[in-house]
Amino acid sequence: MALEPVLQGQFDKAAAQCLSTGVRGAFVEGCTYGVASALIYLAEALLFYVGAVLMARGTYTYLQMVQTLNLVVFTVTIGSQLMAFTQKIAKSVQATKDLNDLLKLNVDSTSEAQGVLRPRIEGDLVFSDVSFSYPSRPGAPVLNNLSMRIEDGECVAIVGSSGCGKSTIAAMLQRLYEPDSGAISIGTNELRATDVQHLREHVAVVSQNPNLFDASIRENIAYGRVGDDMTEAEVVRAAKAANVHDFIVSLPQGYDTLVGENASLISGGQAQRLQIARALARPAKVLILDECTSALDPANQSAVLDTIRGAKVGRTTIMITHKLAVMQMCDRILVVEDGEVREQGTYESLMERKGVFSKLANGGEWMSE
Ligand SMILES: Nc1ncnc2c1ncn2[C@@H]1O[C@H](COP(=O)(O)OP(=O)(O)OP(=O)(O)O)[C@@H](O)[C@H]1O
Repeated sequence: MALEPVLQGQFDKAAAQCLSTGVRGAFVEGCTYGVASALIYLAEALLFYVGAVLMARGTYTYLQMVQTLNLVVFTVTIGSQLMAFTQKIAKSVQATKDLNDLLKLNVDSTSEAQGVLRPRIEGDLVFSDVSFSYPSRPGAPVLNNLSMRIEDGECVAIVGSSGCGKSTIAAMLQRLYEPDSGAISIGTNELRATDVQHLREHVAVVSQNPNLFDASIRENIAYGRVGDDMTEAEVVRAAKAANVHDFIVSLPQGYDTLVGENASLISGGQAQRLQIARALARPAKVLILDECTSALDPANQSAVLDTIRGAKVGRTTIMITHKLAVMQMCDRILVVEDGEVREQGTYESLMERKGVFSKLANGGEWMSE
């Protein structure tokens, strides 16, 4: 409720801006229309006068005068009507220009355009001396000669204090950014040599925000499969694997139920399990779960964790999390600090070590539930 006055203020400001733009637009349109109409009547009056003078002098016949009058009035009328369209024409010109600019944009970034190999995405996932800083902050390195190996089929948690670079690691695995130095590979294949579409088909990401569309549950699950249509049986198989089939069939419209804008018609836990179903509908060997339980209550979290327990079998799974319960279900925990992996091991071994991990775990930054 404390946000209400702030939001109301923002709304009032936006509405006032709309009003003043609308009033100015209406004034210009009204003036244009007035001038255009006045021009027609002025032209008629002037022509009658000049025509009458010329007829009196015998220069024009009556027929010539009427012909000239019609011609001029017709031209002025068309011109004035076009003037009334000026605003719409200006808007269309700008819209066409914007559309052309959009069409001219490269579909792939320079780095995305590189890499043509479409190998099988399997094997150990290795970061070798990876350093990286965001292009907008070249002086602030996020990863600093970071090296780590995640074995094929292993489930690891990547943890660390807020802002240490966990989501950046996930972004680099999808080639949203390239390392400044060092290399990332899966099996024997370096990511930078891999076709970006192919890579993203095989690296599924479930994020904190339910990235679902305002469409049916079926369409949201099937969206995970690029290039071909999924059969009903495949959609159901993915939903069963994600533990969400029973919930779906309990709805009156089943798989045809619309999830609403921002998945507003279903709970956070159900939305996350649909995201996982979408991920499982793809041939993804690598599953990245980026804070996917952070916004959930304990009941929803436990349902999602049950789903993940099944989903991680046979996949290399990376969990980015602030929750101790999530860390505990992983085979290994990698602790990132100052852009490198500082500690790694099981939850128990790291707690016994009393290093960075145990300090963070006992420091209250992470949630136990
Ligand atoms: N697009 C970006 N441009 C510039 N800097 C960024 C960008 N995204 C993240 N950063 C910065 O990079 C650092 C690492 O961010 P990242 O999101 O990877 O951290 P994180 O460990 O996932 O944090 P959290 O636990 O809070 O989600 C932070 O200092 C952040 O401010």
